[in-house]
Amino acid sequence: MSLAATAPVLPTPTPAPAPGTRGATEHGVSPGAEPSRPRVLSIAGTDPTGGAGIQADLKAFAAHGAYGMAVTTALVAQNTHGVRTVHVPGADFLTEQLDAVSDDVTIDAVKIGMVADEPNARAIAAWLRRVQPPFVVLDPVMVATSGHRLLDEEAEQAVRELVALADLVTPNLPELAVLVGEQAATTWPDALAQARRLHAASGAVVLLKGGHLTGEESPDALVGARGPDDVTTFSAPRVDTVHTHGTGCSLSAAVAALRPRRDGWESATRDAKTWLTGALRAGGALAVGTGRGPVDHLAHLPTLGRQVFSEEAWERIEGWREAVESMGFVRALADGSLAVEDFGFYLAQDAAYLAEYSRVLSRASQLAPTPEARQFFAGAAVESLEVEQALHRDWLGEHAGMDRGAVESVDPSPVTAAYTNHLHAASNGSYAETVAALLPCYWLYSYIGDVLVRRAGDLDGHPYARWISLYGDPAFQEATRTACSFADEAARWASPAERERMLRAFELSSMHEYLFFEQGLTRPTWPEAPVGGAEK
Ligand SMILES: Nc1ncnc2c1ncn2[C@@H]1O[C@H](COP(=O)(O)OP(=O)(O)O)[C@@H](O)[C@H]1O
Ligand SMILES: Cc1ncc(COP(=O)(O)O)c(N)n1
Repeated sequence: MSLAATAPVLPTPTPAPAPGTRGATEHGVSPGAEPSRPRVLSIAGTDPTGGAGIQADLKAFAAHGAYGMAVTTALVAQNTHGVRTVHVPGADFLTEQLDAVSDDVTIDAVKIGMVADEPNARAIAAWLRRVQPPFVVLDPVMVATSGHRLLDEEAEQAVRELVALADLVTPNLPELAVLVGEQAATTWPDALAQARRLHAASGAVVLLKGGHLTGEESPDALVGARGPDDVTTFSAPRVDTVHTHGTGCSLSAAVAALRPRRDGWESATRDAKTWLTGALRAGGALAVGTGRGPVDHLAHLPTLGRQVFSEEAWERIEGWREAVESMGFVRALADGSLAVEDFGFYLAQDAAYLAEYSRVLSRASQLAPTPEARQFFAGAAVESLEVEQALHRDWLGEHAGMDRGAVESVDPSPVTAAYTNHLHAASNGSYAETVAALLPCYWLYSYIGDVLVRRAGDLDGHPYARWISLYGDPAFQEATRTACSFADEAARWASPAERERMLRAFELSSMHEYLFFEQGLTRPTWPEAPVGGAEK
């Protein structure tokens, strides 16, 4: 069958809308300015279980940062096992929905899915000719993977005519066969040859989908994107899953959402395909339905909507928090009974710790994704060397007779070294892990500051008054809140595995904080090297 013979001649473009109607007065955008997101319309059927049709399209649009709109061709009672009933409200009502959108909203791209019947197909064709959206993607949905028809047989010809009005058509192998009026291809080269024939006959670029083939790969190919003989193949590993419900809908919707911001179909398809492979991998974990479940459209945003990182982290260290609060060192510091030598040991170790902590803060600044975070961590690195260490030096000079050189050459104890080694190890990972590891030093100190201020009461004449008020300083509390907000921001984009690494780094730093306080009373030293040569 020659499609050229059946393809309608493209009509002349409709004139621009009159002032006061669509496009002329869109809210919030000054004339000529780009809207913040592409406005993309799905014309398709429904899937109440949310895996295919309009519901899948809207999710795929949102996943790609587009503003989604939807016009319903058919209401479909279906689930992950298959289609039960189809109700078609009719072509007149379809046209009313389409006009309601296009009379008001500028449409940047359209994705057409299930058309259902011939009157619907004709109504969509007439609307496309009138409105002429800039990008039209047609997924020629005919039969659901469950085997149920989603398009009347008589409507096949009308869908062929829609192909000629589309810029991109995305058939699977059986749909391609119907569109060219041939037997379904069973090999990839045969399918490509059919796709070339469809492109030649219709003028539409063809995105051929290879999901119905078998083999290690699930290839797709763009045919005719840059010329009649141009074929670009996109390979992806075949995901071993039964949860492929709605993959075709989701792919075509993603391409439609991306296309207005890309210079061609190739870049939009490449990114959509990569995203879909991730969505397929994550589909099973959704646990939606007992049949062929949907893909996870939001697989790339795994932690959005989860508990705020700092809240979860704080809950995880409840045990360490309570232990720090009730430990002998902190109690003695609060009531002023702490021996000067114990506090001196602790402070000298703290100076050694701060020298390394400052290096890890610099590393966080280097890795930070925003200027604000870079500045915060760089400032904190300087502060911990200059300001805090100076306070340590003053106290140690006055009470322990240590000069600057002596403070700067303090050997880190095994406890101090274990803590700073942990921080350095975390800073060999991602920015998110580094910030999570740095956080307890801020947070537990300001927390203990509060506890100390409350417990010590009137600080007049208290031997550690200066230190206690330093821990409780509002500026320090503010810095803690800022560090928390950077950790939360980093966690928002972390994968589940990376978030778990962040939590672990936070937990370990909290444990090291406990041990660090404790060493004020235990004063751990490195063991002497065993004497060699002794007979066993
Ligand atoms: N098991 C799978 N692993 C990876 N990609 C797949 C898998 N099944 C389908 N796909 C991809 O999903 C998209 C839809 O393909 P296909 O199943 O051929 O279309 P439809 O859903 O319209 O029947 C294509 O990009 C295809 O390559
Ligand atoms: C409304 C609607 N549109 C399209 C499909 C095809 O999806 P699949 O082939 O994955 O079943 C569907 N099942 N329902």
